[in-house]
Amino acid sequence: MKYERVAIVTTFFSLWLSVSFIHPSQEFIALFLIFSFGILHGSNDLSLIAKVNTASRPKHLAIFISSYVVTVLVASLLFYFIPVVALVFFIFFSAFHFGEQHWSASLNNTSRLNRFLFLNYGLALVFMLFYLNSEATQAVVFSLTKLTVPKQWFLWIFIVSSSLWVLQVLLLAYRKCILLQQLFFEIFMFLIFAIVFKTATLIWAFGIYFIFWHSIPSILEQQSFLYGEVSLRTFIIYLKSSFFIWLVSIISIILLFFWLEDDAIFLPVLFAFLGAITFAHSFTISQMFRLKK
Ligand SMILES: CC1=C(/C=C/C(C)=C/C=C/C(C)=C/C=O)C(C)(C)CCC1
Repeated sequence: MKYERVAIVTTFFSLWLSVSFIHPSQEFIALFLIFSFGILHGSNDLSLIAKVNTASRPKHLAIFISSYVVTVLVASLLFYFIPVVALVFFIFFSAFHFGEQHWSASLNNTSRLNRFLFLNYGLALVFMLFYLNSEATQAVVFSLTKLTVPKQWFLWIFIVSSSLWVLQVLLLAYRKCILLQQLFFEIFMFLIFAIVFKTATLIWAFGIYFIFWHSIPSILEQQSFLYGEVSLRTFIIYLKSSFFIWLVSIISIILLFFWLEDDAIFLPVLFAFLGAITFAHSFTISQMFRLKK
C-alpha cells in the first residue's frame, strides 16, 4: 500500500485522538513520537553524507562532516545569543525542508522555481499551524526571543505563501508538469491539516505533521536511497546505523531538561534543539534528493 494512504488514515485517527484526549495526554504522545521517529529521521545524516560523497576522497568527506558539526554549533550559539535571527532562519529552513520532502516524489529540486514552491508550501503550512494556535505559538516564541509576534503576521504570511504555492502548482499543471488532480488533492489535504491544527493542541498538531507527513516518509526515502529498497530488513539496518546519534541526541535532551530548572522553557529549548540540527540536516537531505534525480 502507498504510504500516503497510511498517512491519511493515521491523520484521521490522530484527529479522533485530538477530540477524545485531553491536553497532557496529547502532549505526551506528541513528545514520545518526536523523540522516537522525529529525532530518528535526522540521526542517519552521517551515513547519507558518506553515501553522497562515495565518489570523493576521504578528505572531502572529513571536510563535509566537520562543516556539519560546525553548522550545528553555530546554530546553537545563534539560538543562545541572537534568538530572533536564529528563529527566522530556522522557520525558513524548516519550511523549505518540509516542502522539499512533500514534493520530492513529483518535482525535482534542481529548478529554482520548484525550490520556491517548496518554500512557499512549507511557509503556508507552518504559518497556518501558527495562526490556528496563535496564543500557544506566541508563548513559545516569547520564551525564546522575549518578543510578541502579532497574530495578524501569521495570517498574512499564510495568505501570501499559500496563494503563491497554489499559483505555482496551477502554472505547473498548465505546463503539464503536474496533474490538475494533484492540485485538488493537495488543497484537500491542506483543509484536512487546517481541521487537525485547529482541533489539536500546538505540540500535538505539530507532531501529527512532523511525524506522519515528514519524518516517516523521510525515513522511507532514506532507506531506499541508502540500501536500495524499503523493507523490514533495511529498516533494521537503518535503526542500527542511526542508533548511536539518536541516543546521543536523546541523552542531550534529557540532560537539558534536568539542567533547566524551569519546566516552562522546556518546549522552547526543545525547538531550539530541533532548530540547531535542522540547518545541517536539511542541507544533507537536499543533497540526497539532488543525487536521486
Ligand atoms: C511548532 C512551533 C515552532 C516551529 C517549529 C518548527 C518549524 C520545527 C521544525 C523542525 C524540523 C524541520 C526538524 C528537522 O527535520 C516554533 C517557531 C519554535 C514556535 C512554536 C511552535
